[in-house]
Amino acid sequence: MTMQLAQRHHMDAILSFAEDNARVGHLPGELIGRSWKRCIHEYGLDPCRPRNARIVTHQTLREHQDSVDEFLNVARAGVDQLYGMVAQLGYVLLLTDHRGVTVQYLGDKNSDRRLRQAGLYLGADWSEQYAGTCAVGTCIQEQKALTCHRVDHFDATHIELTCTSAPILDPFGKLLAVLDISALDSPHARHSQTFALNLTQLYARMIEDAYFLRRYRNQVIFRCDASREFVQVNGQYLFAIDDNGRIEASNTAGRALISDTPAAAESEGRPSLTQLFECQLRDIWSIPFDQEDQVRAFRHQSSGDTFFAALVQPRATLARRNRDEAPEVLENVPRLDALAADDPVMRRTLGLARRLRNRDVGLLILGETGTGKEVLARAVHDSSHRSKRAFVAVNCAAIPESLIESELFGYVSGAFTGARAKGMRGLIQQADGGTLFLDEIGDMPLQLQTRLLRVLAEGEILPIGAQSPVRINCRVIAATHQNLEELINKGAFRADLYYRLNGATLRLPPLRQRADRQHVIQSVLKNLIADGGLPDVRIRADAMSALLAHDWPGNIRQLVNALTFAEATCDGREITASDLPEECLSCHPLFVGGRDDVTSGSNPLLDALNEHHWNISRVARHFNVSRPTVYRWMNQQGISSPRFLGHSPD
Ligand SMILES: Nc1ncnc2c1ncn2[C@@H]1O[C@H](COP(=O)(O)OP(=O)(O)OP(=O)(O)O)[C@@H](O)[C@H]1O
Repeated sequence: MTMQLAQRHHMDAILSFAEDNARVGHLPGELIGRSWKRCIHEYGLDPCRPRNARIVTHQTLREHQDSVDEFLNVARAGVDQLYGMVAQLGYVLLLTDHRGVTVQYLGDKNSDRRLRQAGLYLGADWSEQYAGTCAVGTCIQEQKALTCHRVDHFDATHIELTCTSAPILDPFGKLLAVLDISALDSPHARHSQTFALNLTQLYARMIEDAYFLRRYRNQVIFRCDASREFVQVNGQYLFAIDDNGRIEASNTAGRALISDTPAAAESEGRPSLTQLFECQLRDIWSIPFDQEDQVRAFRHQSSGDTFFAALVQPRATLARRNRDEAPEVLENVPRLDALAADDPVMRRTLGLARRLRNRDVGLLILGETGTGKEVLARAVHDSSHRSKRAFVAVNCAAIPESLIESELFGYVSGAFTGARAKGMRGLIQQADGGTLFLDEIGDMPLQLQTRLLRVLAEGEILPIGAQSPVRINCRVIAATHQNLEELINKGAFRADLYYRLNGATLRLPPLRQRADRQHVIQSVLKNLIADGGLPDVRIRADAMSALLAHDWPGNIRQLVNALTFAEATCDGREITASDLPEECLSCHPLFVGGRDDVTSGSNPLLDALNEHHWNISRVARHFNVSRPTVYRWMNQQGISSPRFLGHSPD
């Protein structure tokens, strides 16, 4: 049969399948059949109009590659190995991002023209929406490994190809990339590709696990397998765990094991290894890191099967051995010690901060507004060997988007109209040798996230307009009140930047949940008195019980304001309940505004802005929140100051 005739038959087969499922020509399997239907009914593709391969422009390709930069570095070794195995058999290898654009490619230079024409090339777009049913596009839609063999393809121009793809997922189960091997010609029998499918799946899993191990290299990883001999070399299940054995992330096999274990799958919050296996925390921490025989057996909670486990030591050696028996004696670090008394979450946070203060792992501080994220970041800096150098705090929510790039990276003279004649050293450069604190990191625009990632990965910055990069050595501490994992899922935050910033997470609990509230209240008052050079003042029991009962939506910042007010208004040197601001005695509703309110003219934020003549500091005090929070609300509601000329209005 000529190629043209074969293509004609193929178009007829697809049309008749789409119309009535009639058995004309090739009848696709279930998964391919679903894809054909999507192509016709959802994407409106016409099987009678074959399309040329689409290769994206160089610039677009660069953007797609940037978005998986760190992943590509990890994947490289696996990709090279797999290609080495299949090149002789006439396959090319494609690695695409989660949108189906080929970001890495290995193929035979001698067949370059034919391969490019067929779309087996760097930059080729293999999304199902464009290319129709194909291994990569359908793998993205179905999140399953598959072979799309010859006439399985939707587009008649592809019916001589055989393509096999497997998904690569990130540690949260989200599609990260697709690994594909394809050949221009192949035997007709589909089972000729069974080996290709198994091999591609195996390498996809190896790359996925390599990425997982890299992502969590600063954390303890519990690795297990049904075979004792394989745990160390290739244990199937990976779990990144915290000090309490809670699972922060797992690989695909690990997530499947959690779903098969009701106690773990149904646990509130993060499941723990003790819900997955019949064991206690001390059994896990008793696995030695650095001895020959470091494997222990555990019984799976629901199946009773035996699993053999080893611990992968974190690079920043965070773990202590035999924790329950020999709790670590933590050295005194006054700046950090002063931040809390006896609260379990704070104890853990400060313990981690102490251990990591002199290491250059990225720290991510999570906590509601006003919980003291900047105070903690400063305390880490002041307790570290970098304390003599600068601590530069950048509030990503407060700098207008148009200025963030020049503020952060700086520029050389004449870089753009309006630039200072001498150029400007950016904030990152100012932090050289010291600590760069990126507050409200969740508000950083995506394009700058990519540039920041490069700075972190390469240790150098390129000021705007500069010809050569400048080397930078600063420790980065980031903070946010937002849920970055959710932002990643929405595509608003780069997963690779998140992993790089998050060498360790320091959680700051809201004030209302802290067991040491009384200590915080006393130490805030002590600071106020010391800073203002005031005579001593004490808090009477009725005031203390009101302060302890309040829910503090603005956290410690609100407490500072409340005590400042009470100290200034109290009679004598004693604060009583009646000296406290009214909001501390009743429930102060958390501010929430909406765009609709703005247009109807009854927006409390807008009212406050007008009342305070757009002075953001005063508005922040009005709501007992920080200035960045007010900027964030303004951003969310599309409100900008009439006086705003590129700098904050106050
Ligand atoms: N442990 C503490 N003792 C005394 N005062 C504190 C403590 N922690 C924070 N504060 C005070 O609380 C206020 C808020 O702290 P900080 O700015 O660090 O919070 P934040 O979490 O970074 O806020 P935001 O999310 O709004 O940026 C500051 O006035 C700070 O001095």
